[in-house]
Amino acid sequence: MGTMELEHQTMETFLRWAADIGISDSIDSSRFRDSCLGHSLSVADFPLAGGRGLGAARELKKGELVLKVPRNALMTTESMVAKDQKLNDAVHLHGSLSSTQILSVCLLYEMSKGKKSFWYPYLVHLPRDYDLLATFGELEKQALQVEDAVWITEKATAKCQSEWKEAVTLMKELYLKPKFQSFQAWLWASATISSRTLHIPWDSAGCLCPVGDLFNYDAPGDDSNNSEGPESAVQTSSPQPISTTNECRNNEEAGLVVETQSERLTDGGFEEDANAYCLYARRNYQLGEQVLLCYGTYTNLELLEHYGFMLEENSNDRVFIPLETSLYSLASSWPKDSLYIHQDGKPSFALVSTLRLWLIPQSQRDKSVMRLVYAGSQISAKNEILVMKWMSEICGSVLRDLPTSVSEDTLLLHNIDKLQDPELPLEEKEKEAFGSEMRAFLDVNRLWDVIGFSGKDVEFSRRTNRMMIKWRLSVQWRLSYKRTLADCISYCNEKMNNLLSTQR
Ligand SMILES: C[S@@+](CC[C@H](N)C(=O)[O-])C[C@H]1O[C@@H](n2cnc3c(N)ncnc32)[C@H](O)[C@@H]1O
Repeated sequence: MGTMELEHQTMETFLRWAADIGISDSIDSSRFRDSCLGHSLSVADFPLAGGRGLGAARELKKGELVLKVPRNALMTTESMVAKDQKLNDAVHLHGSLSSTQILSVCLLYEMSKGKKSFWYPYLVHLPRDYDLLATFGELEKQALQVEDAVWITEKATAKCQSEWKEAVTLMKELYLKPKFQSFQAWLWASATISSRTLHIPWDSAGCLCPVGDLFNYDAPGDDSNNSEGPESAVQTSSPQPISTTNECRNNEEAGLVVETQSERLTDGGFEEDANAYCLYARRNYQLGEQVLLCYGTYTNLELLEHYGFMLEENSNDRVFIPLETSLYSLASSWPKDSLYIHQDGKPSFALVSTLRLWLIPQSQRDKSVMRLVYAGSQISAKNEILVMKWMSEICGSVLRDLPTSVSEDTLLLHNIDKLQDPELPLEEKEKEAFGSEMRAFLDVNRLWDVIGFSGKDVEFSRRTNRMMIKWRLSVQWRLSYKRTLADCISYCNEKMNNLLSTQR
């Protein structure tokens, strides 16, 4: 049997198992069903928006219940230890580990049981690989270029490493096979938890929610006035039967869940009365459209860190630029994280306000000036011109200090796409023009001999494919960062020119 058929068949088994334990996409779950889906939702592939996901099986109205997952189906530390005395005893001896560490150990322990695990039909459908920042190697990390982003990546890996070390004793006590005790396995478990858990009130680590974790992400706020129509479809494509082709695997491989997500999760939650996790449609959906869940408000870097993907258009994205210390100290009314540039290039309200104040001589910072600043108004045309000029210059200098330009990154992305697509042979000319980064990637993966021959079946190793996906994400992220800075420069220059012309 091919992998696609196998995947299809095990998916059916999984959905039948889910129905048996009471998971349902219909209010009437009592009638006999051989799948937990089909009434409101169905599993489908959405190549442009998250890969495997859930599509509307009929027209759905905003606020409708679309999925109910009873408490006993949820995978939590509590439910896992309740089924296993040995696990229960061992876990209780390790109270100093965090609830997320405990959940990771329980997940690995459950995985090690194989078919004997109660959740086996669910576990076989978890992604094998993830693209969260913590899993980035040196090349992918350096490809982010921006210092802050590199630092966050290092921090994420280091955190994972130290949490793993702390948990090793418990894993040893459980006699986990070496494979499940390894750092690789730990990375997998933490990425699973980070990108797939939902909030529950009784455990801050959250729960793994079979079927409920198949919803892909939609940024909050993007659904306010677009309850219908194709623009609202957030790049949905018509559903296709799920398969395990490479691109589908790749798409489903990122992610992580943070504890705060749940507070903002408006489209579902655990309900005591129903003793189940209940998920609702956050807007109207047409038949076949992908039904999305809002995990929270994330910048693209945060999405990469916790979920392993980013959104080309993300109204919550924020670009931070290095600012002088004297500016930060002046900005006591505005927290540091409020001084940023929106993805479309507009500097944040707090950033503009702070700069207005910072660029006015101290002797002139009287009450009337302060009133204007706090009201968010321009102090004077002269000051406003200085603000715009300063912003434009700093963005320019950040851009100049980065190793590659917007156009170089655009070309690199294009070349990575060509490399990933065996249908698109690379011309000799293009190979000769490869930049140093592409060359380094090809060197590390020993690919010079295999690329670019049309007709030749190029099969990259799994390791190469994994690295390429993460590397592409890094390039995509830094390109978006640079575009925002470039847009900020245009925005500021235009403002400045308008001000100059009215002054004349
Ligand atoms: C809770 S799972 C959703 C189901 C997942 N696609 C699967 O096949 O198991 C979260 C993961 O799905 C992917 N994902 C969700 N929304 C996405 C989106 N809008 N764009 C790209 N990937 C997305 C990311 O890999 C994320 O970590």
